[in-house]
Amino acid sequence: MRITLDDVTVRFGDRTVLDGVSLDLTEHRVGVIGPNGSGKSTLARLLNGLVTPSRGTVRVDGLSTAEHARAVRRRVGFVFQNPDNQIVLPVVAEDMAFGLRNTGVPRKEIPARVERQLARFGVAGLAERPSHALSGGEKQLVALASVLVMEPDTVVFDEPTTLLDLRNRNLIRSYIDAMPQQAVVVTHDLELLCGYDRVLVVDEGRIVHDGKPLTAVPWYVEHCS
Ligand SMILES: Nc1ncnc2c1ncn2[C@@H]1O[C@H](COP(=O)(O)OP(=O)(O)OP(=O)(O)O)[C@@H](O)[C@H]1O
Repeated sequence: MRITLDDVTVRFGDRTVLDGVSLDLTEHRVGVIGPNGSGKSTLARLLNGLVTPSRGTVRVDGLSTAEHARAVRRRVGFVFQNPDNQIVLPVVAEDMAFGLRNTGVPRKEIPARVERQLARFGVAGLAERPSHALSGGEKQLVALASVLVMEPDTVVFDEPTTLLDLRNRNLIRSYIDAMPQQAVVVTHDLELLCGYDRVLVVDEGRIVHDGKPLTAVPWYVEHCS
């Protein structure tokens, strides 16, 4: 999957949150790091059309996110930082099945697919539970599962481990490391980025460093802490 940003600026009111960003993302594992409020989530949201540019274009395999939002969202899944933004239906399994219903997956295969994905995260027991009554970490795991069950070509993760205990954080880290799809991961958890192909450092709406984790992480620690 190739995601290209061509001179992208994002403004909210009179605030410029991303400023003239150009990128060509083809790598299997891309990390995005930077200080609070630097524009990381906004950059992540651009990649599947949740945010569209005020100027410039974002293309996913050649499709403009502004013009082809539905097609882009099928290709690029997005895991929200706050799982409450992700989970819409009152029962976990129903919520996960909801997205699959419009994707051409045969109806009778849906429950097994949902169960398999929950089992991968060790939470198959949550399938029939009310989603509003899950703990924060359980919600985060269900939110991850509900995006991954759709099998998008690329998954954008916005701080996927913030609510997780050490064991589940390691589980998700291993899962992301092993998954066959392209992943773009926004995180403050610098260890997640070990072995990534590329790490972007964002500061004040610009890409201030772009390299391998071995150079990007120390650069970030030195310049942004
Ligand atoms: N919808 C919006 N309307 C107005 N301002 C916004 C909106 N979304 C983001 N911002 C502002 O844009 C800036 C960048 O936000 P963004 O969420 O991209 O930062 P971030 O790098 O992900 O931060 P953090 O590490 O704290 O999650 C912030 O100052 C934020 O307040």
